[in-house]
Amino acid sequence: MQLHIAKDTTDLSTQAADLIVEHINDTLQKQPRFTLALSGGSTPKALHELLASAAYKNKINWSKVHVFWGDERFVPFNDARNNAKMAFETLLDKVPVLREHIHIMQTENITPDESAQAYEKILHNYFPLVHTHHNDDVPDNTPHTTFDLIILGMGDDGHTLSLFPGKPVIHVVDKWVNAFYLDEQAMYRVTLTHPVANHAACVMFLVSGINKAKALKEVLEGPYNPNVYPSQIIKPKGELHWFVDEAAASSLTQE
Ligand SMILES: O=C1O[C@H](COP(=O)(O)O)[C@@H](O)[C@H](O)[C@H]1O
Repeated sequence: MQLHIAKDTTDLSTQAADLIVEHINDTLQKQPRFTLALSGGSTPKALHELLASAAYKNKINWSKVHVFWGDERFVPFNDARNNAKMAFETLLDKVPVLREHIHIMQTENITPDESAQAYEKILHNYFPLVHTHHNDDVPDNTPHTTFDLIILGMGDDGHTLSLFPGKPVIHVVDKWVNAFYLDEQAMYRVTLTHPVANHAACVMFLVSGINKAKALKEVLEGPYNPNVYPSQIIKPKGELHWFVDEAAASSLTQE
């Protein structure tokens, strides 16, 4: 795990953008396409805007980037809370990514379960399954490798993706994508499950602000208890980077 401590959100976004550019370009030297999963919330907005800026836009071959989401709030696309809407407004409408390479989690004219199943099907077309069998001959649903990069946020309660504290979805392993009703926010959520995140080549967390300091300390330095701090369950096979600003890092002892 690599911890990158930045002065503020601007510095954090610059550090993350530089590593993202490097990672995309290195990967595209070895393979023809790059699969990227975006997060929602407010923290990635500055990163998106930077990647879409004149200074960064041409550093990435967007025609080879395939875009997905780690989770979605099950509200219509035009609702301000929709994670995909935010990404279009801050990034995807401004860079030459191909429309057919963008895979949103559907939230309209579909049930949450159907949306999760449809997304899982899309992922199965991109990422191969491990062909092992359990004793009862049911194919194992474990992914082999998944995304080239997943960008994640962390809420001040320690959630990431839509893996919220105390929710059974944290521990789901037999699905790649799961939908569930989040009582606290009175909305359905659709989310990648942890095995999908943990089979990514690279995961980058972006965390900023003093309101994240306590959860960040618990996640990085506290005892392992993903039921209380779900971000702890993200332990990818590949690289793991935490980009945190000084305010979020202020309670860490290892700062
Ligand atoms: O609800 C969500 O929150 C997390 C964290 O968001 P932030 O505003 O604190 O950055 C986000 O990563 C997730 O995608 C989103 O659905």
